Amino acid sequence: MKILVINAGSSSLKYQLYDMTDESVLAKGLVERIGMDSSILTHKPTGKEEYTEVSEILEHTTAVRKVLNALTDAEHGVISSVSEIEAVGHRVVHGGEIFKQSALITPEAKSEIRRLFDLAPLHNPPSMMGIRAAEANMPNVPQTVIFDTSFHQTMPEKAYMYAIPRVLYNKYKVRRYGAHGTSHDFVSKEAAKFLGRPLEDLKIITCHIGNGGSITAVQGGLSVDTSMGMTPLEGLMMGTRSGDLDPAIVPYVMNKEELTVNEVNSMLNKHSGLLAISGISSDMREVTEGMEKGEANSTLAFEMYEYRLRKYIGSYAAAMNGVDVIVFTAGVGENSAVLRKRVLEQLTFLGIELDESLNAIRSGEPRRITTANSKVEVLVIPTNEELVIARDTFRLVQ
Ligand SMILES: Nc1ncnc2c1ncn2[C@@H]1O[C@H](COP(=O)(O)OP(=O)(O)O)[C@@H](O)[C@H]1O
Ligand SMILES: CC(=O)OP(=O)(O)O
Ligand SMILES: [Mg+2]
Repeated sequence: MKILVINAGSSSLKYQLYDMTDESVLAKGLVERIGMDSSILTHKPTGKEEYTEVSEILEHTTAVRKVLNALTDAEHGVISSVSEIEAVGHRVVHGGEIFKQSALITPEAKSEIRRLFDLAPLHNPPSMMGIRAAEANMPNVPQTVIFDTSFHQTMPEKAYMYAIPRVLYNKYKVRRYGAHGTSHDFVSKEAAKFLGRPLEDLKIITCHIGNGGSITAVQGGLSVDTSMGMTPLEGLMMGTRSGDLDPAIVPYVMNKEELTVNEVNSMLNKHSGLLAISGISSDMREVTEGMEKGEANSTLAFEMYEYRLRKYIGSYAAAMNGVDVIVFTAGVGENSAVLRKRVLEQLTFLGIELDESLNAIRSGEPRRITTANSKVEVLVIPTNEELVIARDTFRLVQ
């Protein structure tokens, strides 16, 4: 069975086509700048040359049509007809309390996702655009939704409630939901497999640090706490998001700068984090380069990012009364040896002993970066959110 995985953002659409007989990726790619003057399609067919096309793509339906054209193209394509695609799986960030698991798309599921627009105004509307676009182009193909929040639905009340009037939970479902659940779920299972130990026995801290970042305490295979909150703004410092801050700053700054709700949301989500402190970039590679050149703002940005991540690791070790395994994953976690080193060399009180030569190895495979004596196993595990989506879709449409 061939399954197309779609991860739609407000101005982008990432895709991967899987052959589920062996879970191989036939092609993957990305449409960027949807709705802007020149949109870019980058298509990477496995075993063939990468292909890019610049054109005007005004909305997601056209973007999906372009993707289907690329997938079936005589030269760059990997299938002969769209009818070979037997299911489509969509990433949706917010599933609220309704979607504790992945689901087939039905009219009821779509209206529930629409009801959640309110809780996730930055994330769910673009997902719905992706769903509508796929339905318009492939009306008879079953479609599924896989939520970032589902894995975290096992958190206990004490972890997901905020200490604010309960009426806000009762009326509006204001609580912690978390995100990146497919990734935290995947890498915690991979960690147990790598170590050859039962997941049920392990206390794992998974650090998913990419452009967005979150950290999760996984006990016995279940999420018991996570750093993202009602929205993906809370928690770690990220590329352009502030992470944790005193909530009193929001009304204070709104008042002083005469900002609207949209402006303050944009400030905290798009103009904060590494970008704001370094003054250079939201990309950890450029911030690290700045630090290595001795640039003060980049150095501070790196130090804040590392310090805040380390504090979360400490607090989740306390939350679970111990930690057996720490996992680093996603763009920064998988690639930045210097960030991992700086975090781990200040966690020796947990009995962590970093093996610097293992940490320096670059590889796309799961690997251990601690010594045989280390009391905590620290692993680098490449995440694969798309594979989780493809597997769930395969299971649901069977
Ligand atoms: N070698 C590297 N060193 C440090 N950071 C890196 C490196 N390679 C990639 N990154 C970081 O990974 C981020 C992207 O991570 P990714 O998980 O792909 O994010 P997302 O899925 O949120 O777009 C980039 O912003 C970049 O900062
Ligand atoms: C939820 C979220 O932060 O997603 P991403 O890391 O893809 O931005
Ligand atoms: Mg990501």
